[in-house]
Amino acid sequence: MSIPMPDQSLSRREQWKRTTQLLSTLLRIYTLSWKQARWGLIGTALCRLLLAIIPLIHMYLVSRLVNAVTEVITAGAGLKNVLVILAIQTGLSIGSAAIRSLEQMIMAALKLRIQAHIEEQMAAKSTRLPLVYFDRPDYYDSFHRAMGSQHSLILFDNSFIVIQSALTVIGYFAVVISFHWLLAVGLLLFVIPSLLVNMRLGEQRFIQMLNQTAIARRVNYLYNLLIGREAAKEIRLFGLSSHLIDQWRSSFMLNAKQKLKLERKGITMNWGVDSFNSILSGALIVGLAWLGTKGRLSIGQYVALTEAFNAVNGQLMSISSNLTFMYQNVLYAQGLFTFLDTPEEGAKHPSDALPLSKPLHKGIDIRNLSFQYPNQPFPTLHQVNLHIPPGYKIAIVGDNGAGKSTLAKCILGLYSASEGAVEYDGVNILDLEPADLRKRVTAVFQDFVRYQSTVRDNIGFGALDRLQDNSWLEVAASKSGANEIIESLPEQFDTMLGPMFEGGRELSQGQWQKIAISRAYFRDAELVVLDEPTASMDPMTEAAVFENFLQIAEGKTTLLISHRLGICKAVDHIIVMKHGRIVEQGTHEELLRLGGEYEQMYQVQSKWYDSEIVTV
Ligand SMILES: Nc1ncnc2c1ncn2[C@@H]1O[C@H](COP(=O)(O)OP(=O)(O)OP(=O)(O)O)[C@@H](O)[C@H]1O
Repeated sequence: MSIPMPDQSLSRREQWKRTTQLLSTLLRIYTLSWKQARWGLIGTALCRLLLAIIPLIHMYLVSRLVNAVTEVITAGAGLKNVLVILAIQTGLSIGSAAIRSLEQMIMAALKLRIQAHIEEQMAAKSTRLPLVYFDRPDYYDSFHRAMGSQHSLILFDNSFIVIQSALTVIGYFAVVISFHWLLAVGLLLFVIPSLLVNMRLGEQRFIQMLNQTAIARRVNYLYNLLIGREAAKEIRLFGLSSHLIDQWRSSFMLNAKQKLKLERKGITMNWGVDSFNSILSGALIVGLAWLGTKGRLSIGQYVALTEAFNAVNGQLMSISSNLTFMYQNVLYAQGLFTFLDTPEEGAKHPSDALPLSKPLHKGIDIRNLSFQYPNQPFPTLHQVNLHIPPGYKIAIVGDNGAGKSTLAKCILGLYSASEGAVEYDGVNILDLEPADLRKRVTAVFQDFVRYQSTVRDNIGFGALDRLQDNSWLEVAASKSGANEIIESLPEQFDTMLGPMFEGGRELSQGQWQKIAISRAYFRDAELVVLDEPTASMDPMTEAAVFENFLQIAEGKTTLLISHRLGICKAVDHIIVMKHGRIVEQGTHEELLRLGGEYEQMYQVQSKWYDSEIVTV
């Protein structure tokens, strides 16, 4: 996920490579813009072409006007010519303003369209990337850079300005060169220092952005923590506000100081360039006066050329600043494209995927499965082997951090094995079409999502094709016990949940959990994974949910992760995990007889409840 860094110490060959990389990025930006908004681009290009010609006509008119006024004053000619030229000039100004407005309107629409396209691409890309990316800091750095680079794709505006200004300048040059070639060379000198200085600055800003990404993310994280809901309770309870604000300020200032240093450097360098240009401008005017003394200029021509110099100066500055902007943005766009090009490992093309029999015949096999998180020094799962026959109910128990959830996520195909394999009916999970697999599995995780949306969405997201089917929604809700909550809500399935939007009803943790379980049931999948689904429920509800769960899980393959061992009596098989390995397995009675880890855990829990834990 790294972006090529601009570096002055590159060899010729490397510099050439970098230049071609920049050009291909530029080409990609244009291609993308063309595909998204070709008519808008054509319209803008036409407007810019007209705007490029208008200053030249204006220059010609100024020259004619000054000569006509001179004739009125010196030879007593009538005002007719003067008035006609003035009328044309006024018309030209009105026309030029109208073209500019039209171009702005088209541009506003174009920008929105391209912005929408890029944001959609980024969101879609994030959802396609393997889950493991979300455990990698470099993914967040890359995403952060890409987010900051979204506007870098709107370059066509600047390209058009450059072309428009270049056309105007070429026109002026053609006129100026006919008086003296030195004047044209002088004009050209306006642009070179400014271009070099600003491209260098653009490069340095870009490198700074790359280097500051990690701290900028920390600044955002701390700020969102301070203003968000997630930490609001604890910030107040533990009095964390000043401490977190101090942390935020010091990170913010670290980046701000570096930015300020670079800005100061930029301002000073640009002051130098401006001074050079002022001197050059004076020298050119002297050159014009000299031509006048040689009788090679009329007054009208002198006035028009002086005006042309100022105009050309402005146009060249505009070319320089737009080229600089484009250069800097092409560098930034590389960040965006790097993110969009991130390989989607494990994603199978439907035509390469193997089919999955329905229902499963042999079940699920986990063979020598090891898994290591990218930010962990050691594997979390070691050489796990397990056979899950179809329709079996398996409970996974073990200490905190034993690897239970990780194993479940590997079985669901959310994480790919570092070694070994997960097989569905003998087919490696990596050879299945991900969408096909998803239809066959469902899960409730410990950190389930509370969608700030309607009850319908919160349950219906489990199977979008049945989102509007109230009878299915009712069945799913009654299986988790969420039906009673929903009946008490003002608009039942269409009630907004959560406090973030107007009219939203907040639920308790346990009520949210029931809604999440309904969502998992709503999918009607063959494999159901429940990762501590009842942690926030009261004991009565928990018993009822388990009872329901076992009923509806009849015939389905079920993986249940729970610290409450009472449920284990009712499952077909229990596996006990420790330090990422399966250390014991068997039925409840077998494991009690074994007198190992399971028996110890069970004794500890039995003491707490002083009797049977759960009655199912
Ligand atoms: N996203 C992650 N990135 C890096 N390491 C992780 C991640 N999730 C879990 N781990 C590590 O993997 C180990 C196993 O975690 P896992 O969540 O699978 O355990 P668990 O048995 O489900 O624990 P618990 O009972 O507390 O839910 C832990 O030591 C944890 O530090």
